[in-house]
Amino acid sequence: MPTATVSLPIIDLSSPDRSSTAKLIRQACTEHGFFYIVNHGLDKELLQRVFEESKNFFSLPLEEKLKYPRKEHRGYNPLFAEKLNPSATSKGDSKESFYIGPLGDPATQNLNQWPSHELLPKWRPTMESLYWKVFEAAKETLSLLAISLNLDVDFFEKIGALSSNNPEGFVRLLRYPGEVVADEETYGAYAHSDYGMIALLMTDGVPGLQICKERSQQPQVWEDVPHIEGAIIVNIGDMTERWTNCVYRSTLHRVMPTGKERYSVVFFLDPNPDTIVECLPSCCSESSPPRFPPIRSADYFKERFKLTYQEP
Ligand SMILES: O=C(O)CCC(=O)C(=O)O
Ligand SMILES: [Fe+2]
Repeated sequence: MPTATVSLPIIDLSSPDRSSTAKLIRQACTEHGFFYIVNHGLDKELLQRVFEESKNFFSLPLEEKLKYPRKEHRGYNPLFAEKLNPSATSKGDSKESFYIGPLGDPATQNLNQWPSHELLPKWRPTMESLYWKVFEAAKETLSLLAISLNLDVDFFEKIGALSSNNPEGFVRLLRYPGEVVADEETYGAYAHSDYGMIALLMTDGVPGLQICKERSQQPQVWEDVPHIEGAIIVNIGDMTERWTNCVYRSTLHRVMPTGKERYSVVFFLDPNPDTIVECLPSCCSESSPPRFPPIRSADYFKERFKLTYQEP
């Protein structure tokens, strides 16, 4: 059966009518857990440079890339190193990636690994610009999300989940090789949900991303998410699903190999590690009690990463 294409709402971040925009976000988050944003402040030239630098890094010889092995969720992950579905018997995801961690905190920013300046002189300034620009877009999206839940616009700042000069934001650069053929065992990225608050996804336009809105329905129905030039794809993560008692959905998604090389860049905005994530009072009632107990964000991530990377 051919895969259907999903039509997701497009949210204009520059619209002055924030309450109408928030309503659209609410609808998008309850129906799909995914939407597009436009007028997000990231210009085309910056994104072009990011994809160019990403390509430059992944084109380096493997032994050079392995000089920056992933530590503390920063650095390089070779092909098949990550297993987004720990229960699957497959060998791992057919992708390589590079993570950049929080840049705002002097105590932890040194954990980041930067490819050699001699080899890639423009890498670091390009990725730093990306980090702060995409964070601004994510912050604006999160404000609208707060409004959409009838919360104060700065709710996430107020509860300590978000800090403007030291966000818990991670950039992940991804490369899916073209030569891997889809079979039952090998995916670009196996079906998963993202763990944090929201994720912003930019791709080079090569298809592959699919979502499954009803994870427990069998057989699962997958829909293609088309690329829209200039738009960023946003999705809800598990922490927001827990805050909203599943009113907003952390939707299952995956990347299918299409026989074509594919590059993407994701920005994960997570709650600050000490944030206690618990059901919002407006999202539960006697007839709909909280589905999850309160959890410290860092504890949730630790548990999930342990499974994804088979960490002790
Ligand atoms: O590359 C993509 O399109 C999606 C990547 C993704 O879902 C992830 O890294 O969590
Ligand atoms: Fe994801």
